[in-house]
Amino acid sequence: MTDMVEVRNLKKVYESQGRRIEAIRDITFTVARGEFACIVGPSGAGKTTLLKCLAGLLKPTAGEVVLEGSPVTGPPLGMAVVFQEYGRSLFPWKTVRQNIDLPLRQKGLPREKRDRLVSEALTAVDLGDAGRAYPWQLSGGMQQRVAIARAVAYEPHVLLMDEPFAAVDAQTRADLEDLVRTLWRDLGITTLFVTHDIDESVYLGERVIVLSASPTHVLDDVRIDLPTERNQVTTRATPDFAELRARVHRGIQDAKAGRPATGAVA
Ligand SMILES: Nc1ncnc2c1ncn2[C@@H]1O[C@H](COP(=O)(O)OP(=O)(O)OP(=O)(O)O)[C@@H](O)[C@H]1O
Repeated sequence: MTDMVEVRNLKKVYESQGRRIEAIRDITFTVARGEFACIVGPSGAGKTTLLKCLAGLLKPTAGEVVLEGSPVTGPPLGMAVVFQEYGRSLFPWKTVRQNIDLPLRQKGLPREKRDRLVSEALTAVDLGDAGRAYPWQLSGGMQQRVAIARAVAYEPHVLLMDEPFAAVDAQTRADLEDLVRTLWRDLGITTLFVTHDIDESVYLGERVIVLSASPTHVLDDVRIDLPTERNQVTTRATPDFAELRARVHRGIQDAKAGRPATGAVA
């Protein structure tokens, strides 16, 4: 597998009004093409900061992000991002179809292709009938599915998700988790998923990267060797799942306590 995303010695220091906050000290990892990696860490660990650097929305203080061999210096064309605040990420005065269509127009795609991509994406997230609705007429979970459809229609090479299900109820969240895994499996999009939820990271990922508390570095990198087909009830009940969950949990505890990772030790 070739590397899709490379994060090399990334450092981010915020400086404002004479205050200096070292959010990220030194992060290095690579994500292979087609991989599904989750990023977890305690609150304030710099997960959002890392994601903004990946998305080209924030300039690192040192180090770099390389996407498909090219350094990221601004929002890259091959990347789509889904944020937690779906309410704010959709335009209320545009219909669902128009919301999904907008980035495709900006990409300069011809009308016919755009229509096809929008329809396919709506079907993929099971919102085939909601194209003419306005976002505010939909439930929170449906709005987040629109945001996912918009990202998928864009045909990104890399999909970044920043705690996308934090604001939806538990049942909707489980459905959306399965939707994201299905889309990843069917479309092969390299996916980076930021969450503070340990169970979610193990259930979703093929790999979980555990970040330390700020100033941040990578504390543990856990391969999730669960079967590709996952089930909300049976997968979560397996001993393998429990073991992986415990390891990531220990990593987070280490992060909070400022210890080096003891994760591999039973
Ligand atoms: N614009 C900013 N200016 C100054 N400091 C900032 C800024 N954004 C974030 N920080 C600081 O950087 C550190 C990391 O913040 P960040 O939001 O990236 O963490 P996080 O892991 O996403 O947190 P959470 O899980 O609570 O959302 C925190 O100490 C935060 O206060």
